[in-house]
Amino acid sequence: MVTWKNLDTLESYQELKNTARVNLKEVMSGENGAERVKKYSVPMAEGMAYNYAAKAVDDQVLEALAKLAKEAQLTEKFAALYNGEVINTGEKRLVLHHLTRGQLGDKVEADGVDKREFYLEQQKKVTEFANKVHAGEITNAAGEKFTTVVQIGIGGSDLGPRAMYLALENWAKKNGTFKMEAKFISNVDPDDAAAVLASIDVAHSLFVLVSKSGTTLETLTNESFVKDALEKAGLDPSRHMLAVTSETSLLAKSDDYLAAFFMDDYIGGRYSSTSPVGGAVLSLAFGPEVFERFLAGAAAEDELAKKENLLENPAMLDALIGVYERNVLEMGCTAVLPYSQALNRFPAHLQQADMESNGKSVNRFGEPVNYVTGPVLFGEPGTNGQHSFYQLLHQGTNIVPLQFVGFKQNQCGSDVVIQGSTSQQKLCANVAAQIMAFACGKEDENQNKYFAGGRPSSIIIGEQLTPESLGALLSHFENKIMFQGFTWNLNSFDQEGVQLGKVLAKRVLAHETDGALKAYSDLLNI
Ligand SMILES: O=P(O)(O)OC[C@H]1O[C@](O)(CO)[C@@H](O)[C@@H]1O
Repeated sequence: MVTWKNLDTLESYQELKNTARVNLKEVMSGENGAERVKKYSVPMAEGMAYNYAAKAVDDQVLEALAKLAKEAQLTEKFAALYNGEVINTGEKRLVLHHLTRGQLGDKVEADGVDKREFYLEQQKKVTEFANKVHAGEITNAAGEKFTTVVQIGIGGSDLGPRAMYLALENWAKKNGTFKMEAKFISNVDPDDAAAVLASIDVAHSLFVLVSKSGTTLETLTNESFVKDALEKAGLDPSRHMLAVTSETSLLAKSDDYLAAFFMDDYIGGRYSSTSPVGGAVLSLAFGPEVFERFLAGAAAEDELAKKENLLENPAMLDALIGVYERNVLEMGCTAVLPYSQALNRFPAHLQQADMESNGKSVNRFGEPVNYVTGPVLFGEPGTNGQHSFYQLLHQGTNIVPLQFVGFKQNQCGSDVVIQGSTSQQKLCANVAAQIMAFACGKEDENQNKYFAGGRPSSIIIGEQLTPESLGALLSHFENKIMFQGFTWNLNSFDQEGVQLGKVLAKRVLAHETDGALKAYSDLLNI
């Protein structure tokens, strides 16, 4: 039996607040620092590791965090979630995205079916469909093979799948599994759809309409935009479009699609990359086997999230260090900085995953909380970010905890030695240098050139970004967000904060406005 309590009512939280602050600059200097780098590391799945040597923690803080994990019943709450309790209290729903990639606990029955079986059945349908498209058994009306897949969706129906596609595009090309180019249309800005349509051969394109609710204004508008383009090209839209939606949505009942694949209300949009929301586009683009490898990586990392020992559970540890930084050290932001160009859109996906989940001021019972919750999250790949916002990270007045991600090998295999090192070595050298520069800073009489240091970071290090390690990385962050939500006593699985803007936009379009909203409408010529 789990009990849901606010963070500030937990004894271990008070204890954590009373622990001595760690002087990061001191502990990371000299041989001490070298020891920490070896010691403060937790294995992740797929040979990766979460290294937290450069976080402002020591054994006392870690002990206090372990007590907090226990008192907040994080392991039990995770078990309650994957065993099918109603964790999404706001919407009275189960939270089952883990089941799309494995069975972590009991059989979960809902809506009269075994949910793992349901997700497997949908994945099988996607696999069969993708195989037929690749084999030329499903073709356009002229009997020609489809060469391009275009996902139409927004938020969770876009960001995760898009980030995952970009993460594996070059890997798939290098490894001979690249089947179809994928494009994405998300914004209701007509220039988005127009630019994608202008860049493809519509006659040989399949469009995957993805909307769990089937009601999202942007997605339905873009669907019409695409249908219109297909009709103008003399093509029958129903031969070119498939749908990924929930069985209860209106889209599921339509005959306008070549095929329909289902998720359900128990898979939040931002947690849907491992459902057909990501599965359809990724299986079409890279082949179902690659998608299955991605799922296997996520499942292996999920298993680690079940571990009770905080020091063996990378997602829980990452989550609690984040809570310590947010609530005790009072740091308001966090940056995710992958030193991997393929993870270009990964921070954008995490922005939604994290901020839509934990950007809340009321607890899971709808009562205001008296402490800060989810941080502002942003990020860019390194080294690009170094030539952009790192100035503020090094010398600004805010201390922003950082999460680096790096790989020993690149994906494409091609590299060049310039001035004694490869590009990959230069990339890795930069991330190591940054960690130390942030932690230890630099003395200088000239204050303009002085670096205070004491800026905490962690790094996830992997061998190479592959389908498996990508799955593990995704699972790590999803579970981190979940554990933070549990610790803050939030419902991380609804998103009421996005509703008001939608309602007001509808009013503007219906010309039902007055006051300042009308004035803005007039200014924008609506
Ligand atoms: O898949 P749907 O139902 O179109 O929703 C898209 C996105 O819109 C949101 O509901 C926010 O408006 C997200 O949570 C979701 O990922």
